[in-house]
Amino acid sequence: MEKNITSQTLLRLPMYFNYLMSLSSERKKGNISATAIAEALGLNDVQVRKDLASVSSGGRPKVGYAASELISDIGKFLGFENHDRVVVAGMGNFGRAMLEYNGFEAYGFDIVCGFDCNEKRVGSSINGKPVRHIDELESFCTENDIRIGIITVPETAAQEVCDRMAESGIRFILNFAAVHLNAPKGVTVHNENISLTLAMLARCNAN
Ligand SMILES: NC(=O)c1ccc[n+]([C@@H]2O[C@H](COP(=O)([O-])OP(=O)(O)OC[C@H]3O[C@@H](n4cnc5c(N)ncnc54)[C@H](O)[C@@H]3O)[C@@H](O)[C@H]2O)c1
Repeated sequence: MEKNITSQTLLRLPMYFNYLMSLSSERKKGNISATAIAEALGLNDVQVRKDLASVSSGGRPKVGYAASELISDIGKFLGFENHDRVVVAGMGNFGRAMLEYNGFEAYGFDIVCGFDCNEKRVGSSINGKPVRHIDELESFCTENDIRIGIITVPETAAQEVCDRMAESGIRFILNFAAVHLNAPKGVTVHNENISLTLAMLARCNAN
């Protein structure tokens, strides 16, 4: 069923997933048609029907899909059900918000621990998740086989934390500090510079 999937379908699947996840819990218990999804997202319904049929066999004529089953099928296809454990370094305003947010789980990411160097923050817990000293990063990541780290420390500390994450076995880093990071081979860094994104957005020509 999945073998003929095109890259365009692959790009649309997260949109369907996001839309279905945004439905109320009542609607998630019911059925939903490809036409309704197409209308909500402003897409061609033939295309949507084809996309969904390539990842789920649950569609019934005139009934549509059981919404929860469709969420599960798309999530499984996109790998959201293979949970990855994630750590966050920097438990200030931004880092704490990451630990408070429970929405990553639906996408297959569990933030399991925060790290900081400030003794006042170390030993606390946020949303049931512990905050440990940054010196424990390596042992924690090794013991728990952590592959993904998020950097929410000030710019001046970001490179040092990036180095420590790489030494701890982390292979994917999402960096929110507005600074370029040098990572060793085998470690992928994605920079999420919100200010830059806003500046680009504000300078886009609206159409
Ligand atoms: N707050 C936002 O909305 C926002 C938005 C976009 C980007 N950012 C970026 O995210 C980063 C964090 O922002 P913030 O507002 O949470 O800052 P913050 O000052 O509130 O928190 C930073 C935290 O990092 C900790 N820290 C400093 N050096 C460390 C180290 N070597 N190891 C471990 N922890 C260390 C500090 O003790 C502090 O708890 C910054 O680089 C900022 O530019 C923040």
